[in-house]
Amino acid sequence: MSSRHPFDLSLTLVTDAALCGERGVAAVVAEAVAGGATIVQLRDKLASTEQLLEQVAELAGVIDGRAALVVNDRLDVVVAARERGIRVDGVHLGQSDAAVLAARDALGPDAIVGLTANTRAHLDAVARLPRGTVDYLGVGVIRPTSTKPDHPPALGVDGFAVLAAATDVPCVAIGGVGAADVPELRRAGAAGVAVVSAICAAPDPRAAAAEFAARWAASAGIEADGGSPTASGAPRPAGGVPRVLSIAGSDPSGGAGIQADLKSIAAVGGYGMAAITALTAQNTRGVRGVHVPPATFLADQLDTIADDIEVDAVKIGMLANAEVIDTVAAWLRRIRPPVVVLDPVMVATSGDRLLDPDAERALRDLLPLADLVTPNVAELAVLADAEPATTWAGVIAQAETVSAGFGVRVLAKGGHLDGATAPDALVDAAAATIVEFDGERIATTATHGTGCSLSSALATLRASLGAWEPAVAEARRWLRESLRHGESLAVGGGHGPVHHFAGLWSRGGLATAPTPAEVEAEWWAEIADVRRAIDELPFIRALADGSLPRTAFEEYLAQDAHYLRVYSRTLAEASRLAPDAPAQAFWAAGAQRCLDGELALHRDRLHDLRGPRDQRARPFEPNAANTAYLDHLVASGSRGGYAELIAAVLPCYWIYDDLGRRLVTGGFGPEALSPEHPYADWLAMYGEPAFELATRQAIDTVAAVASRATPAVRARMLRAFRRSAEHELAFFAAPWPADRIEVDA
Ligand SMILES: Cc1ncc(COP(=O)(O)OP(=O)(O)O)c(N)n1
Ligand SMILES: Cc1nc(C(=O)O)sc1CCOP(=O)(O)O
Ligand SMILES: [Mg+2]
Repeated sequence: MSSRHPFDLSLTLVTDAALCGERGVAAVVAEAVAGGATIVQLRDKLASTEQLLEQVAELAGVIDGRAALVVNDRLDVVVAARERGIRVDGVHLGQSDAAVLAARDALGPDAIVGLTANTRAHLDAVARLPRGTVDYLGVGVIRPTSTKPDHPPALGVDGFAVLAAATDVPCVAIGGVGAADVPELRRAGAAGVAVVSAICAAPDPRAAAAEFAARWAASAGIEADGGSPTASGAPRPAGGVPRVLSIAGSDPSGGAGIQADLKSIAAVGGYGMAAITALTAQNTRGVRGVHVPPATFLADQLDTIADDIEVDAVKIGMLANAEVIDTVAAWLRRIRPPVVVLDPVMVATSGDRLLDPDAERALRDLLPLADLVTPNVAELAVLADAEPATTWAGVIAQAETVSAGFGVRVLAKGGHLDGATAPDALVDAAAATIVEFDGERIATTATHGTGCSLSSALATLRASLGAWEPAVAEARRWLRESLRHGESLAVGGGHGPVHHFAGLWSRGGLATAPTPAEVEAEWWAEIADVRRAIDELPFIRALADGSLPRTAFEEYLAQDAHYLRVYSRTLAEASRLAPDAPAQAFWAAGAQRCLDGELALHRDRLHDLRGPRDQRARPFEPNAANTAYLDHLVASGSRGGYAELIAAVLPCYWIYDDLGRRLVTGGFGPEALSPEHPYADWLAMYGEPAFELATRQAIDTVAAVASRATPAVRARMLRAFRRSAEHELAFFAAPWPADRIEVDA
């Protein structure tokens, strides 16, 4: 049935006049179709028949054949529209609407007839209909949605998957669906998604539709059963799950080599196999030894696989010597696998050449047998007979040389260049094309095996998607997600592995720890209300514009000096508890800096407080806010250990650094910049690069610990952090008691 209809079910826009608002339904439809909506379903429960006919005519004009047009509920309107010569492609009917058999009869075999189904009984009824009666089923709701107040119970993605698996009619997911759900729904067997509010209520319906379309395209090849049928009869990935062979070395630590290849292949939807070229003794810090079994045994492995299994794609990694390379080349010439990706492992991260000259020569002969080579900057330079490129333009130029010289596509990789971005480019000299892929660099130490993982994912995705460009786009998306979560695995003390299954685990409900960057963003957002309240304090406002009375300023400094002395002790405690030497040294340096700061305060600014206690102009007592803050810091360390303690000390760095920089740079108004400002020299301390650097290190250290912590410990850390931020607010407010503290609990 499905192949009869040239309809693409991937994205249905169901219209809603109220949600489209003043823009009007036609304008929203025009934008959504331009963005990639493939079906428009006119749904208007309030319109009269005549009004519906007018709307159908208008939408048919707007759509102009670029998407299919169907009408919800009203078979009679579709029939009448067709009689008036208006192009309308079909109808969507609910369980209580007109019968689908009548619709098929009235509209003929080429029309679209969609039916709502959200129970097994509905599916059983569909199964009893003559084949071809219904083109697709609208299955929902996925989540509760206010768009259809009388909606059936929510199925969730899992419930959807169960129904979709129980019918061979394509299922379109509807109800509470957003663009972020697309990959999961596609994996659950959806032939498409249908949405109302996500597009009709979007500020930019074209962009909203485009996001759905992009996510749909990017998640091609991840369907649960190797590809849901589509009404367009689009080809499934060749033969379902691709069978992918890695010919590479073994990394017993699991981050690179065949171990990484097998994980990558599985993660992106392939069946992985491995023929081992060499055994290494290595971990995340380096390689200690290599053992190369006889090349004849590699030949045995390859032949044994090929004698039994059809290989859809091959990824080639470490090839230890010329004999091994010649063995692989001979096998490729004989078997001719449809996809060959060669990661030319030739240069170690240290810059050392890994292959002897004979092997390098043999590798050059192997290159033309590959469909794609994926050299890093250093390897590309060797292949191009040039010095390593230092610019992205230089990398592209060398990739063009290699592509032309060896007659092979090159994936030029910018990961080893310096810079904020990490671009890649697919360079094909024969086709005279360069397709660039950009993206921000991901700051992580978990980079072990990145090249192996990318090349094996590429081989797999090229086999399932049938084209290089989407394969590279999807492999990059997957690898970037895996890179972002690598550190959370906490494997080894050197460069750890990427988290090959980060996406799958989180989508499957398995906890994937947040990355340090995510912790940082979440925690900063968590104290946004406290930060706003600090900014609004009259004390801070007056400090910024210079109108703060000197008595209040000195009271604040006196409190600060006391605070710093005890805070220094808590940092020393953090140093004592630190699990490694760098963290121990960092917190110890912080403790020293605080003591220096406290001594400087007494020496340079707290004139009234100098001298023996009984001779001071004003006696000093820590105020309640100060004492409470310090009690919290000490308690965090004794109750929660290192993790909670460092979370509790962090706001003192972070809030001061942020606030100080804004005070110095005029973030609170021009007065803060003026040299006449009475506290200008004191404010200037805040802008010191050393403090900024220390703050950065403190955030990174705490975020890394939180990222690796169990969810319970991470939650306790966040509570300690927030509580300290609240104490900061009270601390700032105290010198001027007129201030009122208002923070949402
Ligand atoms: C694609 C799609 N699926 C389901 C529905 C719901 O149709 P129905 O059950 O007839 O409910 P109403 O839309 O009439 O409220 C749909 N419209 N589209
Ligand atoms: C029209 C409709 N039919 C549903 C069903 O389950 O049959 S849910 C629904 C509304 C979906 O709207 P939104 O995308 O804004 O959640
Ligand atoms: Mg209906």
